[in-house]
Amino acid sequence: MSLIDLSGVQKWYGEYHALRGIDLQIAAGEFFSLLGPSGCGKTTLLRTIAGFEGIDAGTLRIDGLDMRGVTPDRRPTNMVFQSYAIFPHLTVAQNVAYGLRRTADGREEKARRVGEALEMVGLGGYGGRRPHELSGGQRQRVALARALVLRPKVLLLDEPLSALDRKMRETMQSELRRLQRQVGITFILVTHDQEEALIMSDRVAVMFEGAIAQVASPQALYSRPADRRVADFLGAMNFLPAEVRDGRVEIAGLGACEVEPEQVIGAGGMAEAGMRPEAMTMLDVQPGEGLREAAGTIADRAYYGDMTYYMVELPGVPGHVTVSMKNRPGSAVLDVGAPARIGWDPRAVLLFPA
Ligand SMILES: Nc1ncnc2c1ncn2[C@@H]1O[C@H](COP(=O)(O)OP(=O)(O)OP(=O)(O)O)[C@@H](O)[C@H]1O
Repeated sequence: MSLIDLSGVQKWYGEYHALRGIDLQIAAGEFFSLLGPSGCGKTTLLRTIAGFEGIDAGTLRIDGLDMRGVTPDRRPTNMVFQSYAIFPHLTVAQNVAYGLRRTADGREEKARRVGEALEMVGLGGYGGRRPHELSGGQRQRVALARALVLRPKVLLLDEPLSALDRKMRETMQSELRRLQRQVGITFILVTHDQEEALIMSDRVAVMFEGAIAQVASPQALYSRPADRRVADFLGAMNFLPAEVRDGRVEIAGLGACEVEPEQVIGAGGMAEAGMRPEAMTMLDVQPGEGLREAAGTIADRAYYGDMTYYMVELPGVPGHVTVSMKNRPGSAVLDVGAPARIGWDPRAVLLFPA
């Protein structure tokens, strides 16, 4: 049985249809992410699960119980907001104990649970500090400890890392993941950052315009997106005009090839071919055994230290395709304007209906 079970959930804000028929099951112990562009409804969905928003149609069950009319404080969920949601005038320990204010535990038991929660998030010994004496990442951990101290079955996290700088964010991503494995609580994370969703989650739901486009593991989302929008939103993908004829695919700028049925995302006929930047290679930098060859011109490049991205013009292709190359010690960096020999693998092609 799923811990969280949504079926046909609809939500309207006046005239605006914010959730358009959500069916979703989340298992106990999962690290699950809701991913999508701004305004797609992920926060609304999270707040619906928490009970801060009612639903207009459909059912929401948690742990087998219908949540209709159940207030947030009576649900087995707890929500973590951004770091500024902690009280500046209380100490770290008082902030965490705030989560316990309605429990019947005695003073000693409360102190023990606060200490335990602070240990969990790596803040043992910080109980007496005030929020202004903490870093952004530490403040975020206080907010986490305050939610964990109640031992909810489900922890709901609404963009909890968005206020942190890049380095701190990366640290907290791996810490959150470690913490989730350790405590075994179901985590549901809202994020618009696709990298964050891929790194942290067991499964991800990709949302557009109030509906779920795909639910899958990070690997499955990336390698077999359900449609063009998912492919485009998750990582980079080159789209090339393509035509299917007599079981063969003619890809503009690259050439003809055969594809296996599992490489076809939609129905046949007029189509677009999708290729990830890392599925193509610059043959003048790195020879590719057994790859097909195509010729183009380097229109631009972006050097990232560990990677170089080449924007290559191909004949008959509007715009350019992006090819990413891992830089190895001594490997060449090609010049803008130079001719480019591209290597591509027909097995890395995905076909979409146009
Ligand atoms: N209380 C409200 N009243 C009216 N419209 C709302 C309300 N809350 C959200 N909306 C609208 O519903 C849509 C979904 O909002 P939601 O906050 O769920 O999006 P989101 O995917 O979390 O976006 P973001 O990443 O920008 O937070 C948006 O178009 C938003 O303007």
